[in-house]
Formats: sequence, C-alpha cells, structure tokens
Amino acid sequence: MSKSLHRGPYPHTRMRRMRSDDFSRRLMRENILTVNDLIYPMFVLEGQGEKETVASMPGVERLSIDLLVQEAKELVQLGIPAIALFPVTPQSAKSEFAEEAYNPNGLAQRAVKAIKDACPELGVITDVALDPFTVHGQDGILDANGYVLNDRTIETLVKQAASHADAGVDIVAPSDMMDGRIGAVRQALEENGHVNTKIMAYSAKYASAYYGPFRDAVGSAGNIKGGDKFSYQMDPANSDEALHECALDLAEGADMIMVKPGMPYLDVVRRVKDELLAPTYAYQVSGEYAMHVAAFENGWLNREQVILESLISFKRAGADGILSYFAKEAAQLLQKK
Ligand SMILES: NCc1[nH]cc(CCC(=O)O)c1CC(=O)O
Ligand SMILES: [Mg+2]
Repeated sequence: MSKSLHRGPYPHTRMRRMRSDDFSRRLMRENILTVNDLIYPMFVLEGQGEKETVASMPGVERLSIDLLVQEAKELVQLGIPAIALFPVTPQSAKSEFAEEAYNPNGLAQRAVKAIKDACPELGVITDVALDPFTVHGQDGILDANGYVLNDRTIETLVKQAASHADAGVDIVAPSDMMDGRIGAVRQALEENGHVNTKIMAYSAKYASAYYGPFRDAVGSAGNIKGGDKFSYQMDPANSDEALHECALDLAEGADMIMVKPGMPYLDVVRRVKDELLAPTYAYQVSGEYAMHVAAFENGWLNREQVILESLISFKRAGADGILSYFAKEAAQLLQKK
C-alpha cells in the first residue's frame, strides 16, 4: 500500500487536478485502444449473394463467400489486422464423426482460400472444433454414453487443422478444450511444412451460457446432446485452473492464448497476462454482444460510448487483442475520433 501517500493528502493532493484539462487527461492515460487490437469474427454460408441475419445478434450477418470477400476488403481498408471465420454447415453435411471438418473443399477451407487470394495482408483465423460438423452439436466424437472422447477427437482435430493450413490459413484456433490437442496440432503442422502457421489456443474456455447466440448463428443450438459442455469446458468458478490450462497450451506450442468469454472473466485475463507474459487475447462473445445491443436498441445505453468503454476494459485487464463482433464498428469509431 501506497507509494502515492507520501505525496500527502488533500489539499496537497487533488486527484481532480490532472482530470481538469483534456491535455492532462491525455498525458496520464494508461491504456489505448487502436484498430490493431481488434479481431472480427465472421459467419460464412454456402451459396452466392447470400446474406442472413442472426435473430439473437442484431447487426451480425451470415455471408456467402463472395460477400464475405467484399466485406474483408472493407476490413483491410479500416486497418483491422485479422478475422476469425466460423462456417455455418448445412444439416446434410453433419455427421456422427464430423468428416466434413477436414474436407479440403469444405466451406471453411474455400472461404480461407478466397479471402487469402483477395486480401493476402489480412490475417485469417479458423476455429478448430467439431461442433459445426457433428449431428449432436458437441465439440468432439462421442462414446456410447454420450461422453466426448478426448484422444479420438484429437485425431479428427489434427486433420481439420492440417486442412485449414493447406488452404492457407494464418492462424488455427482450437476451441474444443480437448487435452493435448495443441501439441498434436503443432506436431502435424511441423510435419507438413507449415512451420509459420500460428496457433491461437482457446486455452481458458469456460462452459458459459453467454455462447447461446453463437450456437444460434452457426445452427448448433438445437442439437447439443446432453445440453451442456461441462465435461470439457471450464467451470466459471475457477481461475487457478485457467493458468494451468494456459501454461500447458504454451508448453505444447501455442503462440497465443485466449480467455473466453471476455468481460465476465477480465480477472482471468489479468492473472494470465501477469503470470505467463505471453500474447493474450480475450473473446467478447456472442452473449456479451447480444446484451449490449439489446440495451442500445432500447435506448438504455449509449451505443458508441459503451462499445469503446467495453473494449478499453480488455486493454486495461492486459489483453493484447480482442475478438469482438463490434470490431468493425469500433474501427470506424476510432477512425472518426
Ligand atoms: N467450439 C465452438 C465455438 N467457438 C466459438 C464459440 C463461441 C463464440 C461466441 O459465443 O461468440 C463456440 C461455441 C461453443 O463452444 O459452444
Ligand atoms: Mg487444455
């Protein structure tokens, strides 16, 4: 406690003095949000000229690859460094063993190629997990009792990650929470000559009800067998466990680690950054987006101010970057300022 108290109390110290002018507020500002902090998650659909709204995420659209590419060009213009792609798999392509996940001509793989062709400078991140491809909506392959099999699932995740790398993705982001998958994916990338493909590990991914609107967006909402992901995603009550998970993923070869969800878990972001000193990201997830937009649309919160305030809170917590459905709008707001 209190290195600052040697300055003596009021009126010697008036905290408001430094807040009284714009120039002094700028001089003492500790954190800054820039476009370089932003990653934009996007949903991709089959078809041509197709665009669909997501009921629980007003303002977010699922786009076919041609429209996705147009949007990507706008993001490059805005200076956004990277996007995260999520495919909306037609029901007919889903299966028990998620074979579509590693189809070299799958939607995600085609989207990666199209975007890298049109916008080579834009970083492209793909999700590595099986939930968009399984009939049961779980992130892995099930045994007869509905338990997600760890090692069997990893075999498929490795094929999925390799197919994304072959398609030219810059970053693979395993979001499945199987044990050991980062090491297995890293080894496969090395063996296939993809030595510079980066891994952003969803390391501290909580079993959160804030993912509800996302499952609606990718169409896995209705069919999660068992209804929860408690046997692999983390208990929201824990944070030591998050450090343990992040340390393991770094040891296995992750380049970046992630905490997810975002705002309810900023204490975890701070601990992870302080203890592990690695590039650290946080995901302001679909439910966080939905609740903000609901308040904006009711006129209960000021949209522009709250978007920027919500994002600076991640920087203050120590995040190096933020995945946010507000990324594009935030980039536009930052440009205006
Ligand atoms: N493994 C899939 C995945 N990747 C990102 C999200 C959630 C993103 C969001 O809510 O915005 C999920 C959903 C889940 O685990 O059920
Ligand atoms: Mg883990």
